[in-house]
Amino acid sequence: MTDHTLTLDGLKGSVTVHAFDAVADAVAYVVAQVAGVLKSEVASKGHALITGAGGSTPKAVYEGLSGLNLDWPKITLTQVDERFVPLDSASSNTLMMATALTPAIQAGLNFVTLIQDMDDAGECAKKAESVIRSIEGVEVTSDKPIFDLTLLGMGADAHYASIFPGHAINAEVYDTTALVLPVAPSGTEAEPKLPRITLTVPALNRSKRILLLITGAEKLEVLRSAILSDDPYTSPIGAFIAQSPVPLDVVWAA
Ligand SMILES: O=C1O[C@H](COP(=O)(O)O)[C@@H](O)[C@H](O)[C@H]1O
Repeated sequence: MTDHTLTLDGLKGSVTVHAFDAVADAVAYVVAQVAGVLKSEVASKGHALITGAGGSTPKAVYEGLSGLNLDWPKITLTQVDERFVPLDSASSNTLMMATALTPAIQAGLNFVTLIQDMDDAGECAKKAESVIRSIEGVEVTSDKPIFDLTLLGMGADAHYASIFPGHAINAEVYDTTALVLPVAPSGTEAEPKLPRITLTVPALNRSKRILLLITGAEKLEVLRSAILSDDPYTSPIGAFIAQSPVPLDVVWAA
């Protein structure tokens, strides 16, 4: 497994990309990084809390983590974002993550879905926020990190979490006291077509470390262009990276 470091020139400095020849190598790198954080946080403070992306790319990471002999009862994993769909829907990030993480859940992993109410997306976001705020070790009254690590993904339209280009959520999600917000469907042909629930930027910024896992030549080019702009409406991931106070590593494989 060779990590060829790439440097992408961005609007505000450069972004380092850990580039691998094969997706399996990028996945193995991410699994090792996440496992290292989980072990050290459990050893130092007795528990760990991380958050992870949905979609298709991180599934192999969750499967890889799930095969490890970690102290799962001391670990909580929640979601970066979710489609507001029933938990048995093929579009459900919860279903994907819970399936990939089945052995870890059976061994005691506390997997916290953002779907905490199926009647109303706004209520669901509020309930998800309340659940996150009640997790062991989360200090609501300080600005200390909440998440020991965040695993982000990115769509080919430069969206991250459920923060999409051209969407009204961009006016709200950077400057809010909420940790979790509902995201309305765009109402046009543009994404998102489904209502969604997302962690906000202040919530993501309360991570000790962020890994952004992307695969394929197209997404690398999308990222290369996106980081030349910090306009959230045209360049969501570029805007996020430009404002990020958190050390962020991009991990990529063709
Ligand atoms: O809809 C989503 O898409 C992005 C990217 O997903 P991928 O299938 O291209 O890997 C993902 O990061 C996000 O969590 C998810 O809700």
